[in-house]
Amino acid sequence: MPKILLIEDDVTFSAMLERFLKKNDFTVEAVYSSEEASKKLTNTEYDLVFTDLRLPDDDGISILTKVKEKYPETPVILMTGYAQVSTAVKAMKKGAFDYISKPFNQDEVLIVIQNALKNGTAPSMAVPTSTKAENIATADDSPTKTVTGISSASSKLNEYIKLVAPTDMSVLITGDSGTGKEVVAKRIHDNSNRKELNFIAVDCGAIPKEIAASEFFGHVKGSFTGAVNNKVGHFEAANGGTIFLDEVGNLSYENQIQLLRALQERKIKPIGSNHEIEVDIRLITATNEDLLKAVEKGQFREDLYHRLNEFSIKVPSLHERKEDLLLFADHFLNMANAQLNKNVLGFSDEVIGIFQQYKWPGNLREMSNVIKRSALLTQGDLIEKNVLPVELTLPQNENNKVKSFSRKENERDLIINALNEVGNNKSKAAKLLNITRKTLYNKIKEYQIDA
Ligand SMILES: Nc1ncnc2c1ncn2[C@@H]1O[C@H](COP(=O)(O)OP(=O)(O)OP(=O)(O)O)[C@@H](O)[C@H]1O
Repeated sequence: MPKILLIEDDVTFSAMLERFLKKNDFTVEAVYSSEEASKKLTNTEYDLVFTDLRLPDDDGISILTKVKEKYPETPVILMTGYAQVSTAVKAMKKGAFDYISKPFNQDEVLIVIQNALKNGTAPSMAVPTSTKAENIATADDSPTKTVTGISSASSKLNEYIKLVAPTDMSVLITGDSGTGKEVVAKRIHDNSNRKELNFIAVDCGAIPKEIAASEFFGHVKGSFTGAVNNKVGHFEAANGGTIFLDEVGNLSYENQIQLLRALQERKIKPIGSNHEIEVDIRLITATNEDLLKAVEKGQFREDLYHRLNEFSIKVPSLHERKEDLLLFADHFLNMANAQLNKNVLGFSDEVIGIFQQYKWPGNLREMSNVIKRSALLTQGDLIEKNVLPVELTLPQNENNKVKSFSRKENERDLIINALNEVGNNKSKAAKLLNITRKTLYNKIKEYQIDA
């Protein structure tokens, strides 16, 4: 049984951690001060030292130094509050195996400890936070690493995913742009009985209505001009697995009828073919529009709406997931480091404060972009304020004026201004507004903007 020295002055928290670790087959000796820890370390070698960064009589860094002097092979993990992250990063440089930010959940602790025991002393400094955000993904997650979060909004989301995943129910995922709807769809698939078969994601916003039927159901060679080869449609490709229709509100009325028929009959017929193909698919759809409103206006078929909405999940906006914010930030920094071949260790305290104040109208996609860009511009160890995009550092009121994109009443004006500013270039306008081009096109249509 691996032996852990736990150093934490919050007695209740320490007792809770101790109980949990013992339950998971670790031997734990708990002490509440640096002095007690030093005594223990004089005679005993531990497999791992797990210490709070801030202790009443000293700090975790000096404990780390002591451990490293006497037992260089023993991994040390630090527990920190968010405001102490930059200190923790310094500790990593002195040989700490990893740090874990409070509050953390049980899965996270176990993963960090197991990694430390498996890998021994500090790994290369290349991705020092790797055990943090990514590993918060619980066992039910997909191989593409995702953050499952610790906020109550995330817990609810995770619970819904867990409940609905093993069923065959159709799921309608709603949520603002960039909140992670596709990631949720993939998690449902990865936790379903269909996980060994295909997950086919189709962006309905990007398919012209004239070719939608051929995209969905396939066609045979020569069935229309341009059909130069047989084509397998998305439904057939997803057979046995899951089909994810993103931006489902964008389907034309005719395409909606075709989709409904395929779902009801569980059969499809490629264009130009005489043969029906039986399909067994799980359907997941997503939208950032109000589909019920579209139903009321007669733009979306009510029968199809009910067929899609056997279960609905709303993905929370980033500002509703405050406690997850830094977990996501760490995760995106890890991704950026890997993609850009950089070695940025973390964020300055000032940047953390800015991240916590900012409203993140473009949600996770915006955060991912901001961090990637900032990591690219960073020369030192930490991302500092001077590399952040200007809108993040504006006072919140100013900021709202520029970017309160989520407020419906301003959206039309914001879009028109943005388009004017960039000479009607849709890609640039979308970037300026921090939304995808796809969303921009939808909004242009919705507000009947002449662009
Ligand atoms: N739980 C998560 N953990 C890590 N990264 C995530 C998570 N959820 C979303 N992301 C990342 O955030 C970005 C946006 O996610 P996604 O494309 O799923 O959002 P969306 O809501 O489908 O967007 P849109 O409304 O524009 O279709 C992607 O880069 C994705 O990888």
